[in-house]
Amino acid sequence: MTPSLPTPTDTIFAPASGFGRAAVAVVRISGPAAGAALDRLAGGRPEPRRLSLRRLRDPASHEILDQALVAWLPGPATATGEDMAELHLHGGLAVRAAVLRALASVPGCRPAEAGAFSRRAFLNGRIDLTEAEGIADLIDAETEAQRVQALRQLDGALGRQVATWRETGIDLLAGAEAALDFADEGDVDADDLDAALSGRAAALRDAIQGALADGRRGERLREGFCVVLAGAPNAGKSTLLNALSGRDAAIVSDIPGTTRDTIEVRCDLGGLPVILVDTAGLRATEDAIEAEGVKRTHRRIRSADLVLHLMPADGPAVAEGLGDIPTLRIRTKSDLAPGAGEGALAVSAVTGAGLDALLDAVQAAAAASFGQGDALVTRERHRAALTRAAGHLDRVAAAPAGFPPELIAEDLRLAVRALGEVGGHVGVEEMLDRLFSGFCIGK
Ligand SMILES: Nc1nc2c(ncn2[C@@H]2O[C@H](COP(=O)(O)OP(=O)(O)OP(=O)(O)O)[C@@H](O)[C@H]2O)c(=O)[nH]1
Ligand SMILES: [K+]
Ligand SMILES: [Mg+2]
Repeated sequence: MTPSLPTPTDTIFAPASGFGRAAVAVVRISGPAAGAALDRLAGGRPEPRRLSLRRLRDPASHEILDQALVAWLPGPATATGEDMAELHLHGGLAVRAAVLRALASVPGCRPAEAGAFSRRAFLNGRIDLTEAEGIADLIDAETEAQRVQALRQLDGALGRQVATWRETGIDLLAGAEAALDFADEGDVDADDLDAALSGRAAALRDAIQGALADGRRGERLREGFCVVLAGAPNAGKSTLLNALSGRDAAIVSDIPGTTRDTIEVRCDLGGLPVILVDTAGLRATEDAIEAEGVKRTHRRIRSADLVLHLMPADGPAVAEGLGDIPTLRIRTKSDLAPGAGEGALAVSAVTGAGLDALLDAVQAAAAASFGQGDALVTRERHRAALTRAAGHLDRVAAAPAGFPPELIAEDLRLAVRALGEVGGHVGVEEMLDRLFSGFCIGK
């Protein structure tokens, strides 16, 4: 439970399946009036947790709205922790609209806003914040690796680990507070207590830092591996972006300076999320708009995970690099100068030569960047809180003998608090809206 936040008293409903026509449309209802909604529309509540075929009627006109499979799910052992009901309707637009209208006429029932069901699940302690984030990530997952990571988090991998750390922190805090109490009595050896406490604080700090030392794998997997295509105007960047992504995403022309805005295409390379970014060609220019484009190119290069530095095979190879970001030098238009650029990756968007080898190289770089093994930390939010916790524990571990026990207890309290933030046990009100409003209606 998250006692600081009030639990809702109204009842919400929303289609849980997608919009548009379908064979079946599922409407979920959650809240204290869920049972009453079934009484009114379905003529009563069927046996709990069984799908039963019912006629749904408009409560006012008694007109039949649909023949539906109906489920009655009394709380608290439900997804939201509240009484819930599900209506599996025929998936026509008019059917769904009529049933939603009828539900809105039930006293205490109103349409759900985005993420409202997950929010209630969190408020009622059915999921912690990391699991709620896992749901959001699972819905957003575009590739296999993202799906697996989101499912791990939804399954509680991060939440359980942090809860265990928090328990340890609470233990340490209890020990420190006991030491505070005994300090006056003088019958315990304060030095022994200090040594044990700092040893355990150091171990906890090390465990947290171990999880943080993951090269931001988890965040990267959520965000995608960013590959920036850069080079002189007309190097063939936009053509290559289109060829690699199999989409006509960027405008191609023989006029140098065609691309001004950066253009992003998200791709799935062997299950890994890769973002290909086309940029404005790099050159000194008098044209204010093109100059802004060049500025953006430099910005994107700085935030790239990998830069593809493109040079036409029928021109000179450029010696200077584009900064210290990992870079692959690519000779483009290899059809125009076969054999040029020995050693470099040579590609032709016209013949398709070298494209598979380039995709393999990008995929290998992405795989190396995402690394082996599962990351626990998947968001900056987790990283910030865990880093703070480790910092407080470090102060406890490093405290010299005779350090005021009040200050040690305060650091432990702050460490426990920071760990609590990860699962949403403390101090999260302000970020709930942000998280849950990113969900779809019905989730
Ligand atoms: N023969 C040949 N021509 C190519 C190849 N790739 C691109 N081109 C041509 O090169 C010209 C420039 O291509 P773009 O893709 O617009 O080049 P860009 O690097 O995006 O250019 P800017 O956006 O102006 O910086 C176009 O006329 C393309 O058709 C290739 O592999 N072979
Ligand atoms: K061009
Ligand atoms: Mg271009």
